[in-house]
Amino acid sequence: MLYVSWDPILVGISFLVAFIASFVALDSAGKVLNSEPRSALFWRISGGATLGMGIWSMHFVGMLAMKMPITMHYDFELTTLSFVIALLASTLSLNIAVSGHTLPIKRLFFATLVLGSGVVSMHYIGMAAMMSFVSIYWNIPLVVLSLLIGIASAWVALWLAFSLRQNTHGVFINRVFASLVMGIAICAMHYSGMSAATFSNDGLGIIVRSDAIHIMSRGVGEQELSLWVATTTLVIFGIMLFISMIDSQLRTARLTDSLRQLNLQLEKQAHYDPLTGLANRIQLDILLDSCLNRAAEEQTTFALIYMDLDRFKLVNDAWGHHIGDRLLVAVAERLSACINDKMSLARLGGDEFTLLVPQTSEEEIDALIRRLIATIQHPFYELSHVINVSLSAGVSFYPEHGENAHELKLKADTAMYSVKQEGRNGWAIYHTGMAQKTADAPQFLQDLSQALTRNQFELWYQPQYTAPEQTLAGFEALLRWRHPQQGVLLPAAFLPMLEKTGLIISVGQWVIESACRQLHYWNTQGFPNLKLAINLSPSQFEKHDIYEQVTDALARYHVNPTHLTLEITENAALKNLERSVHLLTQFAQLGITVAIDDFGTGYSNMLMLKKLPATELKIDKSFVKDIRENSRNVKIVSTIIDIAHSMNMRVVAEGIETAEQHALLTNMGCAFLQGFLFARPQPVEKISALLKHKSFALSLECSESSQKKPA
Ligand SMILES: Nc1nc2c(ncn2[C@@H]2O[C@H](COP(=O)(O)OP(=O)(O)OP(=O)(O)O)[C@@H](O)[C@H]2O)c(=O)[nH]1
Repeated sequence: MLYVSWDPILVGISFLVAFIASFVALDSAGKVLNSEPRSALFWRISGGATLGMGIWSMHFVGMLAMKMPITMHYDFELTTLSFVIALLASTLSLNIAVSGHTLPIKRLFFATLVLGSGVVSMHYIGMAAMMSFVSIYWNIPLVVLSLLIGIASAWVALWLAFSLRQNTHGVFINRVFASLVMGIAICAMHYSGMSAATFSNDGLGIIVRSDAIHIMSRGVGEQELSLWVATTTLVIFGIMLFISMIDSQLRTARLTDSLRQLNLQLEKQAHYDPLTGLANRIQLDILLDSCLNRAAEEQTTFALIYMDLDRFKLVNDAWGHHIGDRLLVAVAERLSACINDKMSLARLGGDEFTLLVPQTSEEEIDALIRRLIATIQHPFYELSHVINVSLSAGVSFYPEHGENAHELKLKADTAMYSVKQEGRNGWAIYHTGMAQKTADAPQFLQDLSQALTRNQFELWYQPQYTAPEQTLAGFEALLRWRHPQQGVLLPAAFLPMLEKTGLIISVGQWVIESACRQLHYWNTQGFPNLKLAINLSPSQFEKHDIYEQVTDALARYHVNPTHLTLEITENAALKNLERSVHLLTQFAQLGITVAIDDFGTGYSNMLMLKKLPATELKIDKSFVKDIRENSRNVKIVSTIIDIAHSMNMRVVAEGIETAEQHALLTNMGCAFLQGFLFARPQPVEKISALLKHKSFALSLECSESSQKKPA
């Protein structure tokens, strides 16, 4: 029997080679998801090939680490065959494992079979390539063990390659750890296989020395093999490193370009009405502010005109929304034709338009509005229907009726409202005797201010599912007001008023408390891992003690911070970036998930968002609503998802109502899905009952079926 010793440096190098090869393979697999089909193919093939070459190199470095008191040669053909087998098995199996958005057990099993049998064959063919006058005696249990380790390592390697494809938060560290595990597994297979062999020089007597020398002269010497292995390994790792660097640079350049384009697109979307192309409410506010500044500086007068079609609802009711839409476009065109390029026309929503007229006088406005009213009075011809509508308008002047945007808007609106009250189809300039628009507002406001003390607020819960597995991940808590007369109201009906009156602060605090209490309750009921997302309103987020409010509630109800998600809108987060970074970092350090809500509707500045420690991005439902194969929104959403992934953020899509939206968003790599398709928001009793029955199917009974829109 020959005494075998091991060179520790070469053993260490063999592990290093296995580790680097594993890392390159995981890194390449991670590039598959966000690449064009051709580059994805390149990453799949090169990642698999590098893994194969790495495993082969590791094997031979391991062989070289084994020292025996004889000279060792290796058969060239068998060595080459072992190389080809490692290459093919790794490339094929990685391709099988990482293509597709899911990895069913059958496919993982098949890929494992390919990689496992490839690696094991490579190993034993590699050992058979040893040419010396030694006999090898095999310890069968150890051989079997090495086979099992080979199969198990292949399973682990492929599962890791699939699981770590998403470039989510902390993926680099995960890949390093995973590569360590893979490196150890590959080495374990190799060294257990090696230890199954006992070498003996008892064959020396059988082989005539000259024959042996003849045989060995055909083989590759140890030195030569070292050179081959070292060169191959270095060249491959070098090439992969180089390509990965170039790819990263190209990706960065592409990302910057996509960011710029996306920002432009989102900004346009955020500031202009998609139906008519006119400025929207946000853009009007910007224009109004600059008009106010200029008028104050130059001491000039300007007018703000509010316009609303009369009885527009009848058009929708009689001919349908599509005709209503066409009419709105035609109205926008006619109004635009009456104005000059110094004026700004906007659509506030529905059938409401506004016009900003700088440096003007009452006479000019008089003439202008007459033209506007007259042009709308001409019949419209839409899809062979003749539609007659009229217009009501109200005007306020700066500085006569107000010195800020709010006052001017309120007064123009009041003037328009008073025209409506007096029979419509006309116009008026604001004056103090005009009736207030919302006659029932005081009662509503009074009800609202007492709603908290009367326990009329409720949290309803909408489930969120993981994609693509569709397992329940948690809930978003949504505010509802159970109004004594009007029934359950959605936030759209009362949130603006809560914000305006400042009541939102106490209601917001109640939301935080209730959410933590609910999480605690679910905990005690045996659901310790549910996550709950709550929305922080902009003014709540601005409160100096918001951090204490959240942490106090968490402590009071013994809630693990990792179970809480705070959703804030991008506008609120980016308003005071420095403070947001500080505050959100504090939350994130506690383990709370920070999510950016309604993404795409506000500033949409992804470069600024990158500075925030947010780990989730919630795409606004307006993008999801119109998402269809090859539609413009698909491009925008997939760019948002790619960019979010590159910023290590998970993407949550809300407002999913159709199977098509579901499939598209899953394929694009959204991590979580939420929407009517899965479940509507429901009161706590229903959620608790459902949790108890553990029956979260896709078709949860809907308790808000009468409501058309999620909130
Ligand atoms: N077609 C269409 N209709 C819309 C759109 N947005 C809102 N609406 C509808 O526009 C109508 C607006 O009605 P109102 O202005 O409140 O009422 P009206 O019927 O015009 O009556 P008065 O304003 O009191 O004269 C509502 O029925 C809305 O559902 C839209 O984008 N397209």
